[in-house]
Amino acid sequence: MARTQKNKATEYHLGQLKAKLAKLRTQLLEPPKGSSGAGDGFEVTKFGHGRVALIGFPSVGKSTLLTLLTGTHSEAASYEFTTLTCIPGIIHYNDAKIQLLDLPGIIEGASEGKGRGRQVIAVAKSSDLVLMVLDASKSEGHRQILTGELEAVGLRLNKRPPQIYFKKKKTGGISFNSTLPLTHVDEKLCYQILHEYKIHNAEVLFKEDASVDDFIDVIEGNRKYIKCVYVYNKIDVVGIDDVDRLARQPSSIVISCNLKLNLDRLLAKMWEEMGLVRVYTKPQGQQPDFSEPVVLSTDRGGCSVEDFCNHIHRSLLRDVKYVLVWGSSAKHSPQRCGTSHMLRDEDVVQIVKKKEREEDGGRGRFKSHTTGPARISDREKKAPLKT
Ligand SMILES: Nc1nc2c(ncn2[C@@H]2O[C@H](COP(=O)(O)OP(=O)(O)OP(=O)(O)O)[C@@H](O)[C@H]2O)c(=O)[nH]1
Repeated sequence: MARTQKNKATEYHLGQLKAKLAKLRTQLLEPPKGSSGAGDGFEVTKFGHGRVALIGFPSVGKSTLLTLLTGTHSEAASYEFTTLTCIPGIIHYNDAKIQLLDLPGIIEGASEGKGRGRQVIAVAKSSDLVLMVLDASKSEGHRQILTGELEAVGLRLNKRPPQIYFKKKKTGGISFNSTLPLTHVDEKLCYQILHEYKIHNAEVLFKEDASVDDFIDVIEGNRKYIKCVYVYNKIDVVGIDDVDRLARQPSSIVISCNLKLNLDRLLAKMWEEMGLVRVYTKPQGQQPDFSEPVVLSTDRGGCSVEDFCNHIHRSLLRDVKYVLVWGSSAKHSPQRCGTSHMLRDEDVVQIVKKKEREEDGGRGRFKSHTTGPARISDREKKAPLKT
């Protein structure tokens, strides 16, 4: 591909090569049958409200950062490759628990299976946020190399999935449509790429002016779109101008583990990027329970009242009549909302349940009542109340 000139005439050929390459990469990275792809020492159980992975070259200070943020000891030393497996720690922040994983440093060529790269990447794929730890005193190129390695294995950092509808069919050939003029791909190129994947019947609809790579991503269907914060560590050893320049880059935070500089900003940034939402419950006639929030995630599952109810107990939703919401998502306090209402961070919710269903009591009259999560679980254990 590097030897091929890029022009209109070679466009189809290049597109085909890209598809071939993507196909081979997928084969290369397929975990052996019967394993999750993580391997020895890497299979850490998910814990808490979100998972954050530390990715970086050796000796950039990942272990030092884990120890500082979580209190968990991870071996840190001035020589490379001190961390050889995945070491988990827990960050307690804003009443939520966030799992932080220290991973071995990855090196160039990790995507081709060099070093422990493959396992590290498998863990990174399972996380909600990647912290790419970089050494502020080293070359800027490190960020590109790491991003390249992660891209090569199907991780897309700070991107959203392409707006392309793609569905394989059994018959009917390929139907190709777009809702706007396309400048990077055309029908013929898409046909060729689909042909490369031996797909002869499918429906394709471009809803944005996507590139060939985007289209291949959609066909492969196994890409992972993860948010990433670039953490420049060791700012104590570089000049103020460099610090200023690095800090102004998008999604970047500058820190120093040695001097404990800017760690609070890093935590705030992590919180913001993870899109976690704390919702406090309020039993009727009582003060809200501010000791333990229900933590929802905008990425994982969403933050509607429905998600909130499902989080407490999956059978709760059918009993909900309406909810009262206090907080920034409410137009007035309290606002009476339905289950599709979207909750925001630090909202307080009171659930008002429907009258008991007919089959629960049968003969009597039933009062509508409210309940908090504690009472729901108590009720679950008991037989339905008869009045
Ligand atoms: N000057 C300076 N040195 C630091 C800072 N943070 C960490 N270091 C040093 O960098 C070295 C490497 O730190 P580690 O935490 O072991 O790095 P790592 O990324 O976990 O390394 P591997 O386990 O090899 O992947 C240690 O000698 C630390 O003392 C910092 O903010 N400033």
